[in-house]
Amino acid sequence: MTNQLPHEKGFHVSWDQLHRDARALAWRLDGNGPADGGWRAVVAITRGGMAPAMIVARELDIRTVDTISIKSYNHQTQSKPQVIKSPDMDLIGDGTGVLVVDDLVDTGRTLEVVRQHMPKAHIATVYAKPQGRPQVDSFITEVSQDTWIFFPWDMALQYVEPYRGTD
Ligand SMILES: O=P(O)(O)OC[C@H]1O[C@H](OP(=O)(O)OP(=O)(O)O)[C@H](O)[C@@H]1O
Ligand SMILES: O=c1[nH]c(=O)c2nc[nH]c2[nH]1
Ligand SMILES: [Mg+2]
Repeated sequence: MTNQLPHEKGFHVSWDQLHRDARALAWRLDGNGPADGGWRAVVAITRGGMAPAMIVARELDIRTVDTISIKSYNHQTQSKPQVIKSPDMDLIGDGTGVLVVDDLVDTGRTLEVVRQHMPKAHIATVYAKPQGRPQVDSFITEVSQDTWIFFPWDMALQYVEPYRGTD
């Protein structure tokens, strides 16, 4: 069950918070692309990177958006990352001027695979855990390694008992 945490803590992110944090990431990246040409494409790491990548691409007015599909988790259990779909490598080249966006870096294993594919790309995540930080070039918020981040697409609004209970 996804709500029975092997992690000590949970960090629950609303759509509103994700939107703010992805925008903050875009603003941090603005103007930081290569001097000759700036950012020329965004690559979203599916699936979690798609919503942040859309927000970043919108803020930075980048119309060329591709995806790389890497699967490494089944719920909270990690396995060897597998590339299920690559981006158009004629477009990407060595990755210069390409912004790769994901929702978070945890162990960094997903991004290791991405770096092998696009060694010169700039890798940006909205959230980062300490173990994965060396793999990421830009991020917005760090959480501790024993925190599980819950994204808005994995949650729903539901009734919560009052703190003092009911009669
Ligand atoms: O740094 P790591 O330990 O490799 O973990 C981070 C990755 O794990 C999650 O993706 P997941 O494989 O669960 O697929 P999803 O994006 O389709 O949910 C998350 O979206 C990152 O892409
Ligand atoms: O939704 C998620 N939250 C996390 O903290 C995490 N770490 C790896 N993969 C993850 N997926
Ligand atoms: Mg992912």
